[in-house]
Amino acid sequence: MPKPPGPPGWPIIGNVFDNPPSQKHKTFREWGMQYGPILRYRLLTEDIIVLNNREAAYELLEKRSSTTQDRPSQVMCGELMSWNHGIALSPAGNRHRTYRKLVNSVLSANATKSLWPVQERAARMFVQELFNKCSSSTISNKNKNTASGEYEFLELLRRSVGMHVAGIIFGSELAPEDSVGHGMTEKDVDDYIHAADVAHSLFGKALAPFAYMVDWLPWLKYVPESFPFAGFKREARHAREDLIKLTMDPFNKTLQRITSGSSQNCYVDLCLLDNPNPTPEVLNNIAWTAMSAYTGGSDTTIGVVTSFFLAASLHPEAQKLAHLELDQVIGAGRMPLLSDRAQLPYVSAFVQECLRTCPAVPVGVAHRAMKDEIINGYLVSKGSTIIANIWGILHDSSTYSSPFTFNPSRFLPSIGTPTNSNVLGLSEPSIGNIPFGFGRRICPGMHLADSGIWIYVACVLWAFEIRPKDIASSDHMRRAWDDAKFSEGALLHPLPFKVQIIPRLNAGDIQVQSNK
Ligand code: HEM
Repeated sequence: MPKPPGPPGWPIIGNVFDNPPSQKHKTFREWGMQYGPILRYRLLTEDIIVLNNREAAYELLEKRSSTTQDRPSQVMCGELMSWNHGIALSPAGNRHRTYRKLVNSVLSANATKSLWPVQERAARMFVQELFNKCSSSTISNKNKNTASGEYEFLELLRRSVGMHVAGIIFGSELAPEDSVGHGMTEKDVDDYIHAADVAHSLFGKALAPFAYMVDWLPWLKYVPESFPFAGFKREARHAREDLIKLTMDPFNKTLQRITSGSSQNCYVDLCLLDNPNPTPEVLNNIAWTAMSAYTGGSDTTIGVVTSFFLAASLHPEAQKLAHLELDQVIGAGRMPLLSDRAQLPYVSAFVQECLRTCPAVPVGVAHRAMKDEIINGYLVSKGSTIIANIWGILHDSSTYSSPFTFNPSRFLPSIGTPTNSNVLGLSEPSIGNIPFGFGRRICPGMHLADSGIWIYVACVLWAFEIRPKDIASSDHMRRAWDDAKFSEGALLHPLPFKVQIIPRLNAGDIQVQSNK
């Protein structure tokens, strides 16, 4: 049985020199056009299978998920730095099943509805902060459209999303700074956001295939730390200690708050409600899943909301349609709520198009075949790494017309006889869960991400018009979009850019609305 075709490699080392160091999603799509939707390349003895269309990804990673749900082993990142204890790199088996059960009980589509008020409050506060920042140097009056801001908003967004996701996991009502044993203070959360950023960037660096010599030669993990060439072991120890601190410190503070009788509507509290007499093992599982949810949920959400700002500024005609819909359905009297979604199909289509054109995790997280599989007449042998090129699948021209054009209308109900419609009656197939991965590894935070991103986008569009800084900067911004690249951590973030953020409503309206 032949293996899937792919770029020719060298004897022994295979395609080590072809392995794309960055922009993997684009190289994989180009290879897909040359070799077909299922292709293979080789790093030393390891087969890497890349899936470039939705049929192949569903067939191998959804339908046969019981045997493709494992993760490839990562010596540096998984074993030595201890990320195997988190959900994303945990090997298939009992521990992963237990983790998923815990997370799914709190983050299922239905259960996350109880967290909507927390997300709505976070989006309202973000709009208020954005307003204060963009207007602080320019206006003091309340006239429409006089306040304009031009600045890099990313810091504000990072803190807002960081606070919001940390709030959903550990509780959003913060303890006063001088209190001890009553949960997380604002400073604790700021420190946490910073520590998680550092841990995440080390994670990203170590996650790249064969990033460290020990990934090539696993026996090196046994060399003592004191050996002169064992710098990687000292690096791994520091990263491991930091990761354990990142996992246990906020969890212990949250436990102290709960023990002192104060409960909140958040992940840790809800897990403990479901497990009233937790064993140390259950506590440990809750701590590691909480850390995984924070690190999995913050940078991804930031990436998509950032690409929304860029898309809105580059596509004023699409933004205008969203404004029209918001004005007609919501009006100036109140901010959008998550319960308004069904009445705001264009805003929802805008969000879908941001997720399609700039999916936060463009090549997903690698799976591993646990037994030989045959797909479309090709052998995927046991132990192969399987990568779904999510970005490539969402830019497949046989599914999406003009895949590089930003066009939210493709997700509106079709008028007349569409050529490429689907069962939902949309002009083009919905992106479904594709940005969130496949099978038993599908992102457990997808419902939370979906509602979180939607409410940020809807509230920002309701309150502001977003424009490029000036005409000259449009070109730069288009490059920021086209060259959106992997940040460390295998996430897709647009390159830095600046926008003008212009309030559409009276300053007073925004103040009143966001304080509700
Ligand atoms: C735009 C937002 C997000 C995107 C695009 C995204 C995407 C993904 C993808 C592609 C995977 C890998 C799936 C696979 O292996 O097939 C994943 C896994 C994961 N995500 Fe997300 N995610 C997002 C937000 C979140 C949020 C909000 C959370 C938690 C609150 C979260 C927690 C996780 C965890 C824990 C995993 C590992 C699952 C496992 O290995 O079993 N993610 N995500």
